[in-house]
Amino acid sequence: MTHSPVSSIPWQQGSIVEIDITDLCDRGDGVGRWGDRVVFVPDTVPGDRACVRLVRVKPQYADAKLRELLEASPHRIRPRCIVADKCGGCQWQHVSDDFQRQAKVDRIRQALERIGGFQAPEIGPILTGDPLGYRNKVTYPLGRSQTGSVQAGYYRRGTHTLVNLNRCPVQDPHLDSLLADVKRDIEARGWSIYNQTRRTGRLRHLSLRVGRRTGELLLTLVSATTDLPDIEAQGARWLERYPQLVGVCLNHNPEPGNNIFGSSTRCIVGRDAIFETFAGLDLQLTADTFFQVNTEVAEHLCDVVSERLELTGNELLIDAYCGIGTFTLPLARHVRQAIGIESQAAAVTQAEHNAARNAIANVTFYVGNVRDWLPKLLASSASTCPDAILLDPPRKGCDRAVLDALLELNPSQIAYVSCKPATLARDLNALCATSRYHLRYVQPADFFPQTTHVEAVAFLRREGSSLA
Ligand SMILES: C[S@@+](CC[C@H](N)C(=O)[O-])C[C@H]1O[C@@H](n2cnc3c(N)ncnc32)[C@H](O)[C@@H]1O
Repeated sequence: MTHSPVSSIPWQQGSIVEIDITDLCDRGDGVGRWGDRVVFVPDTVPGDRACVRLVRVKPQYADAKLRELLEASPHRIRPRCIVADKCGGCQWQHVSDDFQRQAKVDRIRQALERIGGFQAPEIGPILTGDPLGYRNKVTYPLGRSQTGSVQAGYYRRGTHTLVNLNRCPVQDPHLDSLLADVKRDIEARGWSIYNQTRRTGRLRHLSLRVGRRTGELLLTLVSATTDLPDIEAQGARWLERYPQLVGVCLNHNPEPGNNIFGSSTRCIVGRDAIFETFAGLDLQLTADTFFQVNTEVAEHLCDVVSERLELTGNELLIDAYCGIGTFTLPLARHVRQAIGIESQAAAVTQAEHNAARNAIANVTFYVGNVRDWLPKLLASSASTCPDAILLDPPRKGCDRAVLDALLELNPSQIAYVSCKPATLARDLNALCATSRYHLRYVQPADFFPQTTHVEAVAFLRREGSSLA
C-alpha cells in the first residue's frame, strides 16, 4: 500500500487524505493520524484504511468525512439498520458486537487510569443482553416530509433533520407496527405537527413504552395543546387494533425548549401505566417517568450490585439519585432499611406506589436534592450511619458537596453507578484521594448496544471495614 506523503497535502478544509484508523474516540468516531495530527472520522473502525476529506480543521486535529473505504477492518460489519448511515440514534451499527463491547471496556479502563489515577483497576467482563430489539421505550420527535407526510424518527447526526423510521432494529419489535400505524393515523386525522421555530401546530413527540415481560404497550402523544380533535375515538381504535395496548395518553407540553414531556399527562383511554416484572417485583410504570431502557441488563446489574455489596440483611442502605426506585426496591429486600433520594417528585410517587404494591415496608423515599439530603441524614442519624450508599447520578456526576457529605457519612461501602466514565473516574479519584476508600471492582454494562454509551458500577470499600 502506498501512502500519500504527509507533506505534499495541505492541512486544510477539503484536503483528501488516506489514513489508517487505529482507535475509537468517546464520541464513537474512528481515530487516525496524519503525521503528528489526529483525524476523527465517523463511520470508521480500527483496522480500516480510509480515504477521507477534512471538513473541520484545527492546528492539531481535524474532523473528516469518509469518502472511500480502501480496506475494511475485520471488526466492521454490515449495519443491521437501513438508515444507519443517516440516523443519529446509533453510532456503531457498522461495528461488530464484540468489538463494541471491548471498546466500551477499554474506555472505562482508560478513564479510570488517566482521569482517576487508578493503576490496573479490576474491571469485570461487560454485562450484555440482546444487541438488537432491546429498547423498552422510544420517544420520537414528529415532523413532516417535504411532501407533507408525517414522520417520526431520530435526528440526523448533528442536525435537526428527522430521519424517518418505520421500524428501528434496536427498539423492541412489538413497537414497530405501532410506530408505522400511528404515524399514518396522525396524518389521516390531519392533526398538525408542532413547528419549533414558529411555535405553531400541535403534536411534538410520539412515545411508546413496552413491558418486556408482560408485553403491555403504552402510547403517549406529546402535544403543545391540551387536546386533539377526536383523540378519544382514535385512542379507542388503537386499543381495539392492538390488544397489547393498555392505554393512550396525551402529555401537554406548551413550553419551547428541549424538554420532551410537559408536566401534565392525561389518560385518554385505558390506563396511564403499564405493568412490568423487574427483579422479581411487580412494577407499575407511567409514560413520563424514567425507567432503565434496557430491562434485561438493568436487572442483571441490580443482581451484581446486590451480590457485590455482600448484604447481610442488617444494613442501612441509601440509594442517592434513586429515580423510581429501580435499584432501591429490589435491594430493600436484602437490607434492614433502605432510603431513596430523588429530585423528581413524580418519580418518588411512582417509587412509593411500587413499594406498596410489592409490600416493601422497609423503604423511605425523600424528594429533593442529594446535596441537601445527605447532610440532613448525617445530622439526623449519628447513631445509625449508613452501611452502604448507592449513587446513580446523571452524566455530570456528583457535586463536590455530595462527595464531601459521602465522606462524612463514612459508609463501609459505596457502589457508584455511572453512565459517563470520565465523571465516574473523577469522582472515584476524589473519594479515594483520602485513602479511606479503595476501589475494589468495576462492573461495565452494555445498556445501549449499537451506540457509544456505556454504563459501569464501581465498588468502593472503606479501609479497615470488617467486610474487607
Ligand atoms: C441516571 S438516573 C438514575 C435513576 C435510577 N437510579 C434508575 O436506575 O432508574 C438519575 C436520577 O437522578 C435524579 N437527579 C438528578 N439530579 C439530582 C439531584 N441533584 N438530587 C436528587 N436527584 C437527582 C434524576 O431525576 C434521575 O432520576
